[in-house]
Formats: sequence, structure tokens, C-alpha cells
Amino acid sequence: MKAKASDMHSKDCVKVAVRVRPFNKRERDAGSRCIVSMVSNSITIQDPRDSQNRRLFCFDYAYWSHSGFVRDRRGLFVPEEPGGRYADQDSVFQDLGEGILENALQGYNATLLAYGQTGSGKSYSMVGYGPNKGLVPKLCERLFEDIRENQETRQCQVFFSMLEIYNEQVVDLLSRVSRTPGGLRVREEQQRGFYVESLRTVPCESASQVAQLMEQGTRTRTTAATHMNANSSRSHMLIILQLKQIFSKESITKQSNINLVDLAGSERQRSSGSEADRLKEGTAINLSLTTLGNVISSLADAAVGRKVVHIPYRDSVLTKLLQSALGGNSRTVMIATLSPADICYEESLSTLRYAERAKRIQNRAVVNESPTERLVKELKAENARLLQRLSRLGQEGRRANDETSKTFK
Ligand SMILES: Nc1ncnc2c1ncn2[C@@H]1O[C@H](COP(=O)(O)OP(=O)(O)OP(=O)(O)O)[C@@H](O)[C@H]1O
Repeated sequence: MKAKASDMHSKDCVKVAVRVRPFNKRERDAGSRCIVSMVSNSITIQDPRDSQNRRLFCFDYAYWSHSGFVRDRRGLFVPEEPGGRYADQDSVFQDLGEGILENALQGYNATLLAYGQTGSGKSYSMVGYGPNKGLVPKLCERLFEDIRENQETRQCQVFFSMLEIYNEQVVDLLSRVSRTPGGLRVREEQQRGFYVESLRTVPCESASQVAQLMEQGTRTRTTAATHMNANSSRSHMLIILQLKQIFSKESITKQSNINLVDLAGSERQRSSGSEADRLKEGTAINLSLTTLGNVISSLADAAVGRKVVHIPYRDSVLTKLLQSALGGNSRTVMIATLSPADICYEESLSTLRYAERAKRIQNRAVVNESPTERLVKELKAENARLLQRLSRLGQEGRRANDETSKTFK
């Protein structure tokens, strides 16, 4: 549980995973060809117009979820045969979700970002559909299991928030009151960094309570999208789990934030709306994603020693809220999702390039132990050391006295 000192100041590269989904109906109907192949952690994409043009990428994890699966009696997509290459929700969780949870339990902030074009499998990986639960519900189940198993050694509090960023406006997906015109304000404090003012944070005691809140949030998101005549795949969804752990015996409090981010579809937005809508979308909707790309590029350049004067975090709401996740105090994982189809070549190649840049980002995560508690802990240790020394000196003093009195007898 305790982070090693060497861990606390070392650089953590953003871990990147790529996942390829099965063909969808449209792709099957179009007789699409699979242009993506994977061997271990490397992935090759082939230009459908030029078979000699292949690009190879290597990532921390590569998940083949395109073929080799069956639907079992429970409705779960599982490998056709034991040990088959199909990566199911469980294996993705074991690699990515367990690590995120472990980091949060150690006191690190942790972030998981899903990036990819609309319909490439972001929501499937993050939230899941039906019995095929994704990373977020599985992570919550494991978190509350861990809390129950260790309730003798620590007390835990979990707070849940869910928000959406659309057109650079923040919408609280759990708020019971009507939407604030212009959205909620993003503020900055020196210690805390950027945060959303008046965002509802709900204390939670079980994974099922979190699941209910997520359902409520998803409903609000769909309604909001309809209300704004928008498509929810054009907004960014951010779930924040705040975890507070109190270790009374050691007088330590650890606090960590888990950010779970389902980004807007990364494809170039083609608006079917009015001229004014198109203008607005061209600037505001893409602004957060474009800025995210710029932040990632600048950080990737900085990581390879290029001179970078300015990281443009402040240019969009999303990058303000993700500042600590990108180049800051967080252990961050990105899952980039791909369609395997030839008709999606351009978008898939651009996702892979984006993911490759993200891989170079270096963060500096630290364990968030409460300083006052740490001080108490340090003072207690110092006190114990002094008492021990005093008692040793006392014994030595007594022995010396005894020796002196012996000499003078
Ligand atoms: N790994 C997978 N295995 C099986 N089916 C998948 C997988 N990934 C995605 N799918 C299916 O592909 C479809 C599109 O996936 P999903 O809704 O997750 O895309 P998305 O990227 O979140 O899209 P949007 O940006 O519109 O939210 C869904 O029907 C989903 O069930």
C-alpha cells in the first residue's frame, strides 16, 4: 500500500492502449476489409489504396477485439476458445482498470482517457453495454470490494461527480436544478488547480449506487443533447471519483482523484446544422479536442528535449480540467479505440498518431498524503525516538552513578 520514496518523484509516462472493435453493421454491409493487424503490442495499419504503404506503431497494450469471440449464455463476449486472442472486457480491466485503482489506493491521482472516432468503441470500453460492463463499473465494483475487505485498517469516503463539456460549457449531469445559463464556472486555486464551481459531488457507499448515478447522468446527457439539438458523441463526459482514506492507526489521510474521461468523437466534425451552428461547432466543440491535441504535442516535444515555451492548458475547458492528468500530478492511461475497416483508414491512422504522441508525455505523480497528518506522524516518530534516547540516557546515567558510588565506597 505504501508508495516507495523512489516511486514518488520518478517520471511516469502516460500509458497508452489501443483496442480494435468488431465490424459494425454498416461496415459488414459495405463488404469492408480489415486493414489493421496486431502482433503482441505492435499494430500495423495498411493504406487500402496502396498495400505497400503500411505503418507500424508500438504501444503499452494492444487489444484485439475484432474477431475470435462468441457470445456466451450470460450475453458476455468472450474468446472463442480458452486462451484465444480476443480481448474481452475482463482482460482490458485487469490490465488498465486494476492499475488505475491500485494507484488511487496508494494515494496517486489517476486518469483514464478514451480517445477515438465516433462509434469506435470508447463507450464500450469505458462504460460497456448490458452485461459487458466496461472499465468504470468494474473499477467501482473492485473499489467498494477493497473498501469492505480492508475496513478494519482504514476508513474510506467516496464522492462521485459527473459532468459534460459541450461548446466549452460545463453541464453538471447530476444536478437536480435546471441548467445554469452559460454552464458552470471553471475556477482555479493554487493548491487545487482548476475545478468546477458548484459541481454536485455525491457521497457513495456501493457500486450499485454509483451505477444508478451513472444512469441518471447518462439520461441527463441524452436529454441535454436533444435539447441543444446536438449529438452526445460531440461532447466530452467526465466522471470524477474522489477517494479519501483515513488510516487512524498511522494518523495518515490519503486523498486521490480518479478522472474517467470519455472524449468526444475525434473525427473531423461535419455539421448538418445551420451556418451559425457550423460556425459555433467549428470553434467551440472542436476547441477542447484541438487544444488537447496541442497540449499533447507540446508535452511530447518537451519530453524529447525540444524547447517548449508554453503549454496551452488554459485555451480550453477540457485541458484546464485535465491539467494534472497531462504532464502533472497523475498517473494517466489513454485507451485509443479503432475501427478495423478500410473505410475508416484516415481516422484510424490519425488516432494512432495521436496515441503515439500521448505515449511520450511524462507526468510526475506524488502520493497525496495530508501534510498535517504527515506532520503528526513525523512528530510522533520523533517523539518516540526522543523518549527512547531519554530512557537510554537515563539508564546510562544511572549506571554511571552506580559506578561512581562504587568507586567512592
Ligand atoms: N470491443 C468490442 N467488442 C464488441 N463490440 C464492440 C466493441 N467495441 C465497440 N463495440 C460495439 O460497437 C458499437 C459502437 O461502440 P461505442 O458506442 O462504444 O462507440 P463510441 O466510440 O463510444 O461512439 P460515440 O462517440 O458515438 O459515443 C457498439 O454497438 C458496441 O457494442
